[in-house]
Amino acid sequence: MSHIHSDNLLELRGVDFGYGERLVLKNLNMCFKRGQVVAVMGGSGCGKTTILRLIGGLERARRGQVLFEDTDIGPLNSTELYAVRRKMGMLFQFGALFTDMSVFDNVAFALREHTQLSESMLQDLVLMKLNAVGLRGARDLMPAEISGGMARRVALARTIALDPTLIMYDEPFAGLDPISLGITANLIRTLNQALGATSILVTHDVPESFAIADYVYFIVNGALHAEGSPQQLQASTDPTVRQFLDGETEGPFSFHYPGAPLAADFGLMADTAGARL
Ligand SMILES: Nc1ncnc2c1ncn2[C@@H]1O[C@H](COP(=O)(O)OP(=O)(O)OP(=O)(O)O)[C@@H](O)[C@H]1O
Repeated sequence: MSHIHSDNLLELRGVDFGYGERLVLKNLNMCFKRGQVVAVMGGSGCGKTTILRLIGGLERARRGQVLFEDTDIGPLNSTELYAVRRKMGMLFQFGALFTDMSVFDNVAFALREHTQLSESMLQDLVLMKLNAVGLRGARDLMPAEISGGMARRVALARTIALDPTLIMYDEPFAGLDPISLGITANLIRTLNQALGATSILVTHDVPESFAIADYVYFIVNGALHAEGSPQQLQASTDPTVRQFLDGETEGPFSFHYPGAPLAADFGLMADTAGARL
């Protein structure tokens, strides 16, 4: 058993991970302090979701350790993983609800699956969770009858149903209108506090995550590029960090997936240009 600092709920130590030949995460060292909201940011495809999959034990590190409360997630068998995962809540990207179940039953699902609670206790707990996301009154509605922002909040209530110690959010703001986005961001902060949990927020939404995060990791191509409080990153002069924060299209970050130059695809490279133009 490896010991992690008592301030931390979770640590990644020297983690490498790849799909096939391709290394997707490189030598990641990250600490997630108890009680904090930590944002993991970076461009599309840089490996953010993969980090969550490693923490949840859905993938195993090729090198290094993922330590959750002193337990190394990597070597766990499926029974042990199941026990650890009970302490983790995961709100998946576009976290879909069961469309044939009411709002109430969607939230009750995990409780019915994982506990032996009586129906009346279950009822109280579900209503408490729905109340926490402001949707107690919507308990009998079906997913098709609620807005996208409300659905996201139901998914949130479902994620916290088992009082997780760690809550992971994969792009929780994707596709939300500005009002729902603000509500969701506030909820993430409030719920973290109310549950005494630690939250990981995977996102590329700068203003919302900077408003609620205590600490930010900035990943570029699967490696840690910068880290610090939102204020520290906001003051960064690093060109890649600046490009990301300021939303510039030109800069060290490539907008294009690597490929042949545009001119080559259009048959306009220097060696052929003379003949064609
Ligand atoms: N099952 C898989 N098999 C092979 N490659 C994969 C697989 N899943 C992801 N990848 C690749 O791994 C890299 C990291 O993916 P990941 O989903 O972690 O990125 P991300 O930062 O979360 O991106 P986004 O913000 O677009 O969701 C990407 O280049 C992706 O193409």
